[in-house]
Amino acid sequence: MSVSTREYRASEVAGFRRTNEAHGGFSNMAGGWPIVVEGIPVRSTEAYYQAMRFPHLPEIQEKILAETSPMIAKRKAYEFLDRSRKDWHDVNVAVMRHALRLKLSQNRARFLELFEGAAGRPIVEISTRDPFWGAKPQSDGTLVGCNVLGRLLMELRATLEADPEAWRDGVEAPTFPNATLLGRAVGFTPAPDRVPETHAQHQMDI
Ligand SMILES: Nc1nc(O)c(N)c(N[C@@H]2O[C@H](COP(=O)(O)O)[C@@H](O)[C@H]2O)n1
Repeated sequence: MSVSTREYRASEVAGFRRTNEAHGGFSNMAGGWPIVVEGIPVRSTEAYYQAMRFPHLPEIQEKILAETSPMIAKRKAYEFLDRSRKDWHDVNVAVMRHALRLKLSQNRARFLELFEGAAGRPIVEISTRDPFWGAKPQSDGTLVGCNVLGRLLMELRATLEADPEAWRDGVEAPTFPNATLLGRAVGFTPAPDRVPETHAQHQMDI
């Protein structure tokens, strides 16, 4: 994805700013969208994304994953920002893409409802502070920014429109290097109803 600036008409988008408003489930800050990666329960895509800054520091990943709120998980990661992997800005969009696929695959019915609620409209994270992941409201009624999170969500939607079975069985291994969570290399992640019996038992033991 080329990270270029986009302009949207605010009145025409499925925009999300707060998690408790319409389309708020698209936000990584929304609670109640857990995932499991390599048998490790992760409370939010935000926690997974932020943890992936530190594949070389599992003790920091552990602290991030221990936080119960996505926002606090981000704040915890920011305490160690200067120890982020050196290639973070080369891989962070790929990390987010992987996180969103996991969120969809493991919360499929509810995620499809979110897409239904946004049907036919551009999906935009509205942010007054962050024109990279979102787009900023302007006085002329437009939203301007790279909207990378919204565009990744639209990419997911387009793939599902072309192939409704996409990620039904699970999510392919990440394309970015050093995809390691608590010392476990992240590989193919099966959807919850496709987890082999032995793995399911392991997840319950954690
Ligand atoms: N601090 C903050 N508050 C919010 O309400 C937000 N929606 C965000 N943005 C989200 O933060 C993630 C990106 O983190 P980095 O800036 O790359 O560390 C991503 O989920 C954005 O949607 N931030």
